Amino acid sequence: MTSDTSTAPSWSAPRAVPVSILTGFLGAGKTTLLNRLIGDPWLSDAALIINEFGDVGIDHLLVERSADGVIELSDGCLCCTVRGELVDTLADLMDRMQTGRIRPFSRVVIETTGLADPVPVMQSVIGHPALGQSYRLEGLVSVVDAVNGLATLDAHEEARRQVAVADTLVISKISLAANTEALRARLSALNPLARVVDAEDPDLDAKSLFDSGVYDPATRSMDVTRWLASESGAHHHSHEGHEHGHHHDVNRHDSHIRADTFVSEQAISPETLAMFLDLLRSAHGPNLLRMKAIVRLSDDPSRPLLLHAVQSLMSEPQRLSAWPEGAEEKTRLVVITRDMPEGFVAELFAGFAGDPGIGRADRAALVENPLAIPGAPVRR
Ligand SMILES: Nc1nc2c(ncn2[C@@H]2O[C@H](COP(=O)(O)OP(=O)(O)OP(=O)(O)O)[C@@H](O)[C@H]2O)c(=O)[nH]1
Repeated sequence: MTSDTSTAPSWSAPRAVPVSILTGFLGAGKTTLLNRLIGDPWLSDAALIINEFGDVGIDHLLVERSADGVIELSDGCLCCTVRGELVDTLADLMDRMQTGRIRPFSRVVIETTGLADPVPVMQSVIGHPALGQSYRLEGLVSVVDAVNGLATLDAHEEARRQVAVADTLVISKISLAANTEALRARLSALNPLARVVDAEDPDLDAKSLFDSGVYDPATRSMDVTRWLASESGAHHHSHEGHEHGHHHDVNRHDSHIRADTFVSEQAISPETLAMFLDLLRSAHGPNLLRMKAIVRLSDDPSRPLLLHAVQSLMSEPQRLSAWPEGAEEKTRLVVITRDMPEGFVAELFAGFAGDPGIGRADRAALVENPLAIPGAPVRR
């Protein structure tokens, strides 16, 4: 593609709507942060675009905002399969606003999947000939987990990219970490220009977080400028003629990573759920990158349970007072694993969700197992 800089849209087209990108690795705390800021008047007329890695979206149900302000891009990763969908969504949003079919929005916030490489997402906004006139990139925010952050940065190129391109780095879960010095040093080495803020800081507001001025790749490190340049053509080429949004291109990230999603109408007992989680974590804890679930429990199916695990860290389960508006009252489980045998989680889940099969672990097999070790803890 050639570009004539004298006629190309400027990065800061005068009336272009600012687009902020919220990224960060799996479970870093993106949705938590967005939820905290969502009531901020500065975001009251923002359009939110939420992308999830997996067939079954959960995050959009959890962002506490009426459905009309939230657009979900699911069934694929924003930087791969649904990148075209993002461009279409942004174009469609602008068209609907200009023709008065939706109330005007003054900014857009995109929450990416935890595995997203933010560079192609940024390219969708700043590199697209038409969109570049209507939107401008303003504020790339990356959330880094104080507990798992260092290990994640060591293990995942996507995580390093998310840090390197950010204007602002938000360190989450500081209250759970022994210290953050080594992490801060690493972040500063990866991105010396980024501002670093604390997710748990009560004074953190949406404007100070997202309004960091027009994104200028020239002020980022050489690496970022190179990624932006190289991604510009590569994605157009590789996705030409493909159908978007049917499968996640997990191989693009890491051939060892897989995302499995499960849905079940069957309500399960709290004890059965506890056993499922124990078994999942004890068998494959370190390979469990991320688990998110909203569970229909048999003791009160109208009040679902929300579960989050990030690597070995399991958050306190949250019992919601009701199902999120518009959500089907079914259990949804998203599990992102590394090097997990194919079908392992599916079979385990099926066993516990009331669909046991030969050779599968299920509740009866564990509770009534004549070979069980006497005295071994069994929760009923
Ligand atoms: N204590 C504490 N917990 C946090 C913080 N941020 C997130 N969490 C917890 O970490 C878990 C993951 O948070 P999410 O906000 O769902 O993370 P995410 O980045 O949206 O996750 P993905 O959508 O899977 O990529 C949840 O259990 C949160 O409650 C924080 O600053 N402090």
